[in-house]
Amino acid sequence: MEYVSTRGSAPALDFEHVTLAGLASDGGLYLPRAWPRFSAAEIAALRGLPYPQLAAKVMQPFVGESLSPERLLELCEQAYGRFAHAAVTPLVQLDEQNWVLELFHGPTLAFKDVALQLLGLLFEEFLSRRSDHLTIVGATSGDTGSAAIDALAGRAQVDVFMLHPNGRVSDVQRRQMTTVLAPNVHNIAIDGSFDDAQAMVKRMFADSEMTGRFRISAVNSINWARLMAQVVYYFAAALQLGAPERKVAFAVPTGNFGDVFAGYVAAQMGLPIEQLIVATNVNDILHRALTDGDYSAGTVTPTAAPSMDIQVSSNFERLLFDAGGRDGAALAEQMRGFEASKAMRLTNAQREGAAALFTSARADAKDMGEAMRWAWENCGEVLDPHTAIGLHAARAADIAADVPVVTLATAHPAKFRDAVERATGTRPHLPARVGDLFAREERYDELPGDYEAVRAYVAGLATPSA
Ligand SMILES: Cc1ncc(COP(=O)(O)O)c(C=O)c1O
Ligand SMILES: N[C@@H](CCOP(=O)(O)O)C(=O)O
Repeated sequence: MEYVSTRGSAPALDFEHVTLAGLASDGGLYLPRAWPRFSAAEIAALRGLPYPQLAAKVMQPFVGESLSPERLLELCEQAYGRFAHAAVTPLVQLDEQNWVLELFHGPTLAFKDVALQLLGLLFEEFLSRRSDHLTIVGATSGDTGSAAIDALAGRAQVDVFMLHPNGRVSDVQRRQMTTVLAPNVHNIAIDGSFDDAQAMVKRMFADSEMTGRFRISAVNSINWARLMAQVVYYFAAALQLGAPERKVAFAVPTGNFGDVFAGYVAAQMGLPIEQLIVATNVNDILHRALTDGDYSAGTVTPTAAPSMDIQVSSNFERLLFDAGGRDGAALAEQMRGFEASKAMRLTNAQREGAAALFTSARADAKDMGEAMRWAWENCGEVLDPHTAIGLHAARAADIAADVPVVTLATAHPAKFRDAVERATGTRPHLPARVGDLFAREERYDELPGDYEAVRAYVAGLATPSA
């Protein structure tokens, strides 16, 4: 399997090198040169497999020769062995049409664990083939950070520098990062938003002095391996609900467009998906882009769903590339325009390509609270604010009554206890697997929202590459 950059000029790489690279050297994001396709019979044959076996089968075409099928299965068994539910991503029915896919049974209580538990093992596997050191620089609005830190803490050939927006993550999210005191983990609270942090990360990839000294890589969903692992649970849910004979729709709470793009990948592989419903909070750039082609980033508004307080959605570039005709040079030009002005219009081809599968909805605080209350009062389910935004979009969508709609439950409600309690009157308990989170010592540094300060910090602590 060969991977190409969305901006057309970085070298094509295999899976091992794409995983270690994180972001393409031309600033683009890697995608397979062509989508692998499963026939209906091949999809039907996946039914009933335990999650690690399903994961290995779905991911093998993307991994190609970088890992043998046996080794990939071993890594999947190790990664998903840490989940607290035997099904790994169990499906829960709400009413005749609506289901939630619980993606929060991993060690840090959010869907990020599904990919990051595996990515930590992939980094270790690929680094063991060379004597080199990886410097991970990541940005988080709360969940990627803790999942990456859990997956990478204590690993000998990796340092992690994780930037989060100071004061804009929940106390559980912050403590899940800052109470991990492993010497290879460095938490940085920056003045600014997630978008500011993400922009600094991307700038570091383009900083030749830094990339010349350090082997910099990514744990954000700009890293293809993240998305690849997220494709699996679309298969898991759809197979349980009757695929390939029956179509299924998914409602996905969206920020950086990684999770929902994984659904798009599943559809390209042949999974019969009726619709992908992109659910945003009031930071609604994706809703505007999908409804009228206006991709313009405003100021980020803090909400009770802080992990989705994002206005520059990295993975949208992957959709614009693939749905818009895969013209890397034209997209590079379009993205340069966006980076300069923070605004762009989608082309007709991009809009039509996206409209074939995607719809969207935006939820404000009232919509989110109502969805949380509906699930609690009618189904006895406590949802986190992000999942509630997905459910709001699912229930508002125009979908035939015989098509099941699956909302991705992206975080455990206990990560956002205050918001859940405000909406439902019930305060979720932290599961035992996060232990004595509030009794542990915290360690993190605060920096201004300034690239030079972050750069100097990383350069002062990271291990140079071989
Ligand atoms: C709890 C939660 N829900 C939804 C999202 C949105 O996912 P994505 O960025 O892949 O669109 C995130 C993070 O981005 C998250 O942490
Ligand atoms: N919501 C995310 C933001 C980063 O998104 P990613 O999926 O690209 O890592 C977070 O919680 O950090």
